[in-house]
This record gives sequence, C-alpha cells and structure tokens, in this order.
Amino acid sequence: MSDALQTLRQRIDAVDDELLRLLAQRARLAQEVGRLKQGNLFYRPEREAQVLRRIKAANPGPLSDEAVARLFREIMSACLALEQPLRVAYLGPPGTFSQAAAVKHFGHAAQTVDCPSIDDVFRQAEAGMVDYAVVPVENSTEGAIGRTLDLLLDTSLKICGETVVRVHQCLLRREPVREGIERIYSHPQSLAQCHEWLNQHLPGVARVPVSSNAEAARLAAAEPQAAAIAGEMAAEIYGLTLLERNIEDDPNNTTRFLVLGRHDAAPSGQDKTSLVMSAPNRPGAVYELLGPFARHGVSMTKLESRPSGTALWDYVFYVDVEGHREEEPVARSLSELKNLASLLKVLGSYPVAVL
Ligand SMILES: C=C(O[C@@H]1C=C(C(=O)O)C=C[C@H]1O)C(=O)O
Repeated sequence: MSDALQTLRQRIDAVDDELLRLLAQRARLAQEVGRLKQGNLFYRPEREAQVLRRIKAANPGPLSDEAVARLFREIMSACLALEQPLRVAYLGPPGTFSQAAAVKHFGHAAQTVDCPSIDDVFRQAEAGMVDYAVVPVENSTEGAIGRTLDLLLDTSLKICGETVVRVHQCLLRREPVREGIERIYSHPQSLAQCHEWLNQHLPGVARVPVSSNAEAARLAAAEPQAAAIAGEMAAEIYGLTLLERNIEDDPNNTTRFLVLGRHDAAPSGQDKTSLVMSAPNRPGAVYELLGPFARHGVSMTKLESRPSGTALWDYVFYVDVEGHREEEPVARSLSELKNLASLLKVLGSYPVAVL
C-alpha cells in the first residue's frame, strides 16, 4: 500500500472515531428527550422535518443535500428506536413501493408491517396494532388512489406526514440474461408505465398482470422462463438479477404517500393541511366553498372530487392547502368554511415532505 493511501485511511479512521463519539452523544441526548416526554408521543414529525431542513440548509458539501438528509433520517430513526422501534403498516407484500415509502419516511430502524390491502393498513393503525400507516394517495401519471381517499372520509386517523417516491421500474429475472423470456409479470399499472420500452425491447413477449409488483417478483423467482417488472428492492428480497434499470416510459413518474397516525403534527414552519368537504346541492355552492381560502390568501395545492357514496351525483372534494390549521390564515378559512360546507373534515396538518 502506498504511503499516501495509508495516511488517508488513518485520517478516515480518526474521523470515524469522532463521528461515532458524536453519534453516541446525540443518541444519549435523544434518550433524555424521551425521559422528558415520558414515552408520550416521542415521535415528532414536525421536529424531524425541522432537523432535516436545517441540515440541508447548513450542508457545506461536497455531499448533496439529499444525501446528507438521508443520512440524518437514518440517525434519527436509530435514535428513535432506542425509545421504542416504531411499527409502521404498509401495503405489502414486502418489496413494494409502499414499503420503500415507509422506509424513506421512518428510516431502517422502524419495523414495517405488510398488509394485504389498503383497508387493512387503515384497520391496523385504527386498532392500535401499529403506530403509523403509510398509504399511496396519488401517482403523477395514474392520478388519485380512490380507495385511500374513500377510507380517509371515515377514519379516525390523522394525516401526520407525507412522502414522495420516484417510481423506477426494473426488469428482474432469475437467469442473468434477457434471452429466452417468455412471460413478464407485473401489476397492470407498471405494465402500462413500461409499455413503450417493452414494445421496443421485448416485442411479442406475453405481459401477465398480477396483484402487485412484489407478487410478480415472487412468481418470476420460481419460473426460469419468466421475468418481472418491479422496483429494485424486490430483486434482493426475491433473489432476482437486475437486468435493466429505469425502464418506465416517464422518468418523472412519482407516487405521493400519506403517513397516518392517531395524532397530527404541530406547526413545523412549512406545512400543508388536507381536508375533505362537500357543498350543499345548489348553484354556486362549490364556488363559495373555495372563497374563504382566496380571501385569506391561502394557496391550494390540490383539488380532487369523488362521488360521495351516499347520493347519486353527490360529490365530496379533497383539498390540500398550504399552511397549518393552527396558523391564522388557514384557521380563519376553516372557521368560515364550517358555515358554508355541508360536510367538513380536517384530515390533518403536517410538514411538507423534506426528502
Ligand atoms: C429527540 C426528539 O424526539 C424524536 C427524535 C428526534 C431526533 O432524533 O432528532 C426528533 C424528533 C422526535 O421524533 C425531539 O423531540 O427532540
């Protein structure tokens, strides 16, 4: 080994020792916070968002803001697990983008619990079997996830966070070659998202829709002539070779997930409020519902309508606005809305996704 290399490695070891000492010091401070809170709501989404935003703003480089935020997410996750490893329900099986979203938001120290349906994810959290739930709410190409919106209407859970995941699809197979593939398994949405790539690179190969990408990977692991389209994480879980990365036709394909808990979050300085409302059935009623936000200068980031499920052609509106429900402009808008809307439910105020 050259002298220069040896010296650099010695210096890296010294920095690692120092990092380790500082990490232990941080963990002990977090434990003290835990004692102050006496197990009461140890996980604070607004504080975690503030920590990550501060780190990104203070980042001197050369690591990217994204990279340092990811590292600090894991540090907080490990500190939090000293108190109690959080249990987080997601739409399984293991290897789905929902699991990736849960890990992105809570870090690897959280315990993720797979559920067979979105309904079950809600039920587990409502019944207190898990601490939090992560559910998909919208996709940039496919639009709203209707089942999640419907379940939000009746749940006792509050939205306490959001996270956005880039959906990168991969071609996975047991055999390490592309030749000889006779079938490709995937979720119908993923097959649709890779339509052009498949036409070009694997024309004439049968596309077989299955219930999830992880299920596709599981099937492909058992059949030498089959391949699967799934996320990268499924390759490791199901022992498959990653033949091709990023085969989705739209490289900006993203899914937004909501984090649900039995509490929402305190103001973090950069928050969103989600609500659902409906208008009495008369001319101009929907227009009036949007008035309070306009008058108080509150920006709307989403407006989605869904059939109410009670009367034919009766709609409910899902609205996201900028700001926290405890902050003046949103608070004032909400109190005016109470008199205008036939239904008004605040689903939660929560920090805008940092990562
Ligand atoms: C330490 C705290 O509690 C938890 C741990 C955090 C951390 O490790 O930085 C941040 C927020 C909480 O989820 C705190 O509230 O400050």
